Amino acid sequence: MSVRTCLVLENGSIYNGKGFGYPAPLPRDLEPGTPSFSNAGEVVFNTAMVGYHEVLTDPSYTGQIITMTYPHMGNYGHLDDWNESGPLGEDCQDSSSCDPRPVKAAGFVLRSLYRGPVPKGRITLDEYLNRHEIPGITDVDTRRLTLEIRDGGAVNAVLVRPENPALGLSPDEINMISSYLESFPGMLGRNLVRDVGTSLKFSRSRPLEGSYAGMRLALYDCGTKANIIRELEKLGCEITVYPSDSSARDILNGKHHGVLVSNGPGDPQVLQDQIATVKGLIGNMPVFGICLGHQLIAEALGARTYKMKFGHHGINHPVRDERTKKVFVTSQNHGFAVDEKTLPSGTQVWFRNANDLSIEGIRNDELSVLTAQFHPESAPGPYDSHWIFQAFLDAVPREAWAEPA
Ligand SMILES: NC(=O)CC[C@H](N)C(=O)O
Repeated sequence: MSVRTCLVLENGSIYNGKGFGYPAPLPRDLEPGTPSFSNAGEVVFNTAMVGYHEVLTDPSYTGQIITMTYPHMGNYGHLDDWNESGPLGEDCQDSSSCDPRPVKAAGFVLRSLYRGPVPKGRITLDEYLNRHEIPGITDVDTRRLTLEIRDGGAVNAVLVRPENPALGLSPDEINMISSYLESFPGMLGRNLVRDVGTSLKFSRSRPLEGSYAGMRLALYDCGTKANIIRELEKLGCEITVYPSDSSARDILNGKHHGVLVSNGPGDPQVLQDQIATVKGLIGNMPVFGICLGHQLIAEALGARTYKMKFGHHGINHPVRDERTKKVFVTSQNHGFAVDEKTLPSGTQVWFRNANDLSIEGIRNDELSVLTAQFHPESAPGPYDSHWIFQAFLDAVPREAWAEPA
């Protein structure tokens, strides 16, 4: 049964709809002054037509409420095999080291929830969000909401259930919500990396085939998407995953052939410990970065990041390779970007967003540093940028890892 639910923005806008998934809290349960913050989030719009499971389980969405611009969601259900986070199965030697929560988003806002049957063995979006205690809202005017974010920028909000569904939110309830949102910290300056990723180092040991078999890579896990691991393993790399509180020494001691700094949530500029780790790695081994990893590497090289107006979230973002001028379509999810004016000499812009020309990747060939702001692992696609993994791995000298021919 659908219960009237509201999305309330910090600027006072209210979007009415029907609740699904886990019931949103009543305004009086929001506890102003000591909010748990799990109910509120920054609302961002995602322009993907499919892939809602991967979106919901992407650790980089921690602390965000997502609205999908595509109207109809849920029609193929959910399967844990598609998880981008949560326990990586047998890969966690000690299950306490694994992040137990597969769903990272704080809420899901839709125009139209599919309520029909799903293939055997899968569960519906409604059941899925209920199981993971995440509130959803459907029948929302998501076009109006998206335009509001596009024009005004990403905004903090909360999903709530009015005490009296027939009347909607009372003035008292609206006051409670606005004082709750006033004390919500927002995304700028927020360190969310400690809430995600592994807490213990672990190695994935499995028989590996692929053109890069023999290469041992460190993955510096600031909230990695599982598909980064899958894609590197398909190429033959043996992966050791390091928690986000690792030092450069911890990673260098592992004697890997290269390191990939993962994606992750929150504001890169506050992650001074992680930036220090990356600084200690650059120059000592080939260093690659994806999304937050790209931003941390840029900061470690001396550049600065800034908060974008509403960021890029979706699987249809065009990116141009500045060397070849070729454009390809990518999967993206970021609200911060690297400020071009602050790039140090010796570091070039490798990729640029073809819509707004913001930086989408940098390279410093002398230091063997290569990064992408977008997601070459791109679950559920598109696959246009998969080649970037090979470009990363080709930066590792072949004689370092391959058997002599
Ligand atoms: N997907 C990511 O790694 C996101 C990076 C960073 N949290 C941002 O929003 O820009």
